[in-house]
Amino acid sequence: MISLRDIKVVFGRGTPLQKQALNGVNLTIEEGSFVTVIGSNGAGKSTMLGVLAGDVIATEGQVMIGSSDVTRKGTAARAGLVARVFQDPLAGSCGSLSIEENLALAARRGERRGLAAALGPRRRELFRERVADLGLGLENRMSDRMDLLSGGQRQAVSLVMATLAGSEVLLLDEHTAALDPGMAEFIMNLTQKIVSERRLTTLMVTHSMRQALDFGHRTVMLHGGEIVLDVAGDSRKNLQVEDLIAMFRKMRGQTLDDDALLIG
Ligand SMILES: Nc1ncnc2c1ncn2[C@@H]1O[C@H](COP(=O)(O)OP(=O)(O)OP(=O)(O)O)[C@@H](O)[C@H]1O
Repeated sequence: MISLRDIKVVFGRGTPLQKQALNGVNLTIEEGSFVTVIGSNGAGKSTMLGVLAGDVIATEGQVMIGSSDVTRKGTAARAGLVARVFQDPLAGSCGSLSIEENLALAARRGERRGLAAALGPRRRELFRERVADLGLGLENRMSDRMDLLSGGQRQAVSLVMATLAGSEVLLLDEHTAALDPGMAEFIMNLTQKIVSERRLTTLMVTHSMRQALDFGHRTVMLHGGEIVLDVAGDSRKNLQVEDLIAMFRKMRGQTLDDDALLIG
């Protein structure tokens, strides 16, 4: 379970550039639940993921992952526990290392968390199998540098890395935004498979209203650093993409030029 209690984040405190990015966010996510996160530019979505990943320390409030209070702990303390896939496919892995070396790094994080026995001596074989399962033919390119892969191939390997690290929490920050529609669909299906097989507690930030409603169990909308919509179950099932767009319009107090961009 994840819990954010009354989280406030102020950047550049006491400077002319001071910005309150989160203003009292309360969110509890059950283990294995998949939450989609939407909101306009600057709403605080990435900051919220940063607070969970530990690269943004909350100015006020409490962050719990499982029974651990991680409020004042940084990224290193979350390594392995929290996996993150970014919009920039190179951000979540090391471009100058091979596919296999990146997988080994992720596995090492898993080993630190006591998952060594699960890998054992057949680790190379296991890496190859996991990569072959993707169906992208990358098992024949295990020694290729990550920065030689296409964006979609890198995102797929990043998702495999999350499984090897034995992460309990998966944070996805617009991870399909830079991909063509076919590859975006492939990555979303892979995401769905990994999340349900491993029962990962997942937060996915997206600008696609279609993705926000089609995937996961619950949708949260941020605006001005606050949660302004939190829907699950039947009330979410009854929501249409058009309803979400209407909410965006109302909050921005202006018309959107291109609804197609939001439908996604
Ligand atoms: N490191 C930082 N220093 C100062 N201000 C920041 C920093 N990071 C974010 N902000 C500000 O905090 C607010 C929230 O930013 P955040 O990146 O969380 O928004 P977002 O909802 O993810 O937006 P987008 O959809 O554009 O990615 C914005 O006004 C942003 O300019």
